[in-house]
Amino acid sequence: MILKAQVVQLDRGFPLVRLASGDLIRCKHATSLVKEATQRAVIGDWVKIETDDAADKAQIVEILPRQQVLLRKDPAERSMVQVLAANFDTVIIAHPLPGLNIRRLERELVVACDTGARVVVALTKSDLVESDQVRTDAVAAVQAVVAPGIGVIEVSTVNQIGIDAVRALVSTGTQAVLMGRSGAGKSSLINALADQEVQATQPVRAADGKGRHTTVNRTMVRIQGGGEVIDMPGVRGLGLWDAQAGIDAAFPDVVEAARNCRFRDCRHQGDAGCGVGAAIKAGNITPERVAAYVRLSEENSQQLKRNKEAQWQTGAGRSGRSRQPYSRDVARSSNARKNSYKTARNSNARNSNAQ
Ligand SMILES: Nc1nc2c(ncn2[C@@H]2O[C@H](COP(=O)(O)OP(=O)(O)OP(=O)(O)O)[C@@H](O)[C@H]2O)c(=O)[nH]1
Ligand SMILES: [Zn+2]
Repeated sequence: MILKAQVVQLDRGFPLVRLASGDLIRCKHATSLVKEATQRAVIGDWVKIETDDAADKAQIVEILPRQQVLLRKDPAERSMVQVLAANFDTVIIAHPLPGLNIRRLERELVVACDTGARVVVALTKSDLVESDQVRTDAVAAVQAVVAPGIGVIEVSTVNQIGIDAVRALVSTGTQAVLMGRSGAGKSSLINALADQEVQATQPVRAADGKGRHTTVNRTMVRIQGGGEVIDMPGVRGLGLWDAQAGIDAAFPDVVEAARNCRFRDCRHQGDAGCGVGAAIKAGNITPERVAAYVRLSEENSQQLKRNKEAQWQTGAGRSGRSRQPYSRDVARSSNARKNSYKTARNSNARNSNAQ
């Protein structure tokens, strides 16, 4: 029987999926998915599974097109994308208020904005800030890099600050992904949201699943009085992957000012007739912000260039066929497999265990 289900937990290699009935089933990937295309379902993916009473696991036979994807460059590969999560309404960036790292936050914002989902920043461990002055300065520094429309919430799981505000973002029936580096306070926040009752999704007993200890990499957790949050282990590297749309969304003021540049290929670095330079002079944008925009855009285009080179090396670019092994579209819609079967090999999610 073929059923539709959502991936709610990823252990090593064996996704746990939830059926419409609420039942959980441990799955493996159908050979047709992994043989040549190395397609892997990620947390949040909607999939079609084939159940077979005789087999100990159900099989994922198709990964349905992804609506939102959280992407980064695969840290272990020169030209490969890694999908961290799919299909969510909100991205919550957990960033510690003590030890604030603005460069890192800018990057997190770009990656989050690139998903197209609503983005919110949760400034965690607010109780650890040593003085009100430090807090005021830190929050001001954050506000300076956050685009209009992106909420910023101070959170402390120790003082129970901001928990309800975060909960309100994840209303019933919606799903959010919580990203942030290791130790940012993600698990603590999820526990607070779940009010101690973290409903760790337990598998229906599969024949070989009994008593085995697996490292849980990604889990969807139901929060009290609300929807669900995807808890992910901290990601260290956040290399950009085809993220110009995310950069533009994170820096709308720079994009707006750039409309006034005399030349379309203006680099906004002291070029003649630069609208961005004019906006800095007028005090409308800080030079730091423009520098961040330029730096991230440059990184992104370098990566795109590498992807193109890799594409040519594999012959994809020369074949004239519509092979797009490095396109984000393939990551977005694994159905692209149907059109370019082998080529999805390098572009789809691997099981993102690397941190
Ligand atoms: N004082 C204080 N400590 C906190 C708060 N939130 C988390 N911590 C502590 O920070 C440390 C890391 O918190 P975690 O919730 O495990 O962080 P994480 O982001 O889930 O880390 P990874 O699982 O490695 O990705 C733990 O020692 C927590 O007790 C907070 O609001 N206040
Ligand atoms: Zn310019």
